Amino acid sequence: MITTLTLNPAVDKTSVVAGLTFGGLNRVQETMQSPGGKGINVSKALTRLGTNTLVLGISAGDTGKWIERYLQEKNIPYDFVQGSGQTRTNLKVFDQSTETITEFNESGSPVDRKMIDEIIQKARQYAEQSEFLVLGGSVPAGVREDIYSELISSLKDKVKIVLDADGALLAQGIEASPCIIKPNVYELEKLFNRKLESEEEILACGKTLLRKGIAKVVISMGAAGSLLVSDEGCYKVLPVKVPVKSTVGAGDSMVAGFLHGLSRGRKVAEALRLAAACATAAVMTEGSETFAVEVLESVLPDIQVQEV
Ligand SMILES: Nc1ncnc2c1ncn2[C@@H]1O[C@H](COP(=O)(O)OP(=O)(O)OP(=O)(O)O)[C@@H](O)[C@H]1O
Ligand SMILES: O=P(O)(O)OC[C@@]1(O)O[C@H](CO)[C@@H](O)[C@@H]1O
Repeated sequence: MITTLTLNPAVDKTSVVAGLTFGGLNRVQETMQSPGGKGINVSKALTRLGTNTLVLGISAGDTGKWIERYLQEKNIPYDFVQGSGQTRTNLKVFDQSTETITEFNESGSPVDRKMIDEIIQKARQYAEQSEFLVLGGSVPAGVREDIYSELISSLKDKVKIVLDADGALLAQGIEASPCIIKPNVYELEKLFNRKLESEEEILACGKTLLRKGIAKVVISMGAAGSLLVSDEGCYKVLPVKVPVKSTVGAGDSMVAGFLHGLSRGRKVAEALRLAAACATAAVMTEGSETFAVEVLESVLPDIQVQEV
């Protein structure tokens, strides 16, 4: 089983506009709603791939209940701590003319230490039955920036930990040596506090992270593809040009594909190929809904992985 933890889930509301006008009226052509937050997206994609998963997190108010109903309908098991206020709503605006997404992520209702202790308890409870524990996304107000580092330190002997976070959460988490991380280039630049202009520079950063005890660093580069720096070699995935419907959650689908591959005993290069195929299929899917298996199968032959 692969367990995911989302401390700051969201209802992702995607609005489609023909062309985004700043400071003016935008007529929305279509609106979609889907449960989001990085861990939840990973679990949605894993379920699509046929891998058992469990969603942990904090759910609050009517929006939290809406997410719970969705997970029930999709037969995705979950065990949430009940928070106060409302689970946040994140607005994503897709501009058809440029095929780009503009995101407005709320901060999430504050959470107190008691809720965090409860969630740590749950993570500990499920760790031993899990092959991987995915820690993903931002944290709501009231949660300390060393939360992931705390979780990694206390659970990494029981379960392989995957971290997908940003800023201080990522920086501090890395110090506790998770097994796998999946930064995008922007997150890597923030981590190393400099612009990364070339593949060589990105690979060098990945190798620095490997020396800190991380076994696998999956680096997503948006339309430019992805890189893997790992204890089993370094690989790159060549970019694939596809019609873009939404890039939201592409990185989460990538994590799901990679873990699904590893959990089925695939070599890292093959797991990376599956990861990139899942991400590509996600990009071709509207809103932050996960990909359809037929789309995944149709893109898989186009994914090329090269050793670097
Ligand atoms: N415009 C695009 N065209 C083709 N593939 C894309 C595009 N954007 C993303 N991808 C695919 O999705 C993968 C992950 O994308 P990205 O680097 O944007 O992840 P991310 O920033 O973690 O996303 P998120 O946090 O929204 O999940 C890329 O490595 C690539 O395979
Ligand atoms: O605000 P965070 O927690 O950093 O990111 C949250 C989020 O943007 O990430 C997912 C895509 O990866 C979305 O489902 C969700 O809205």
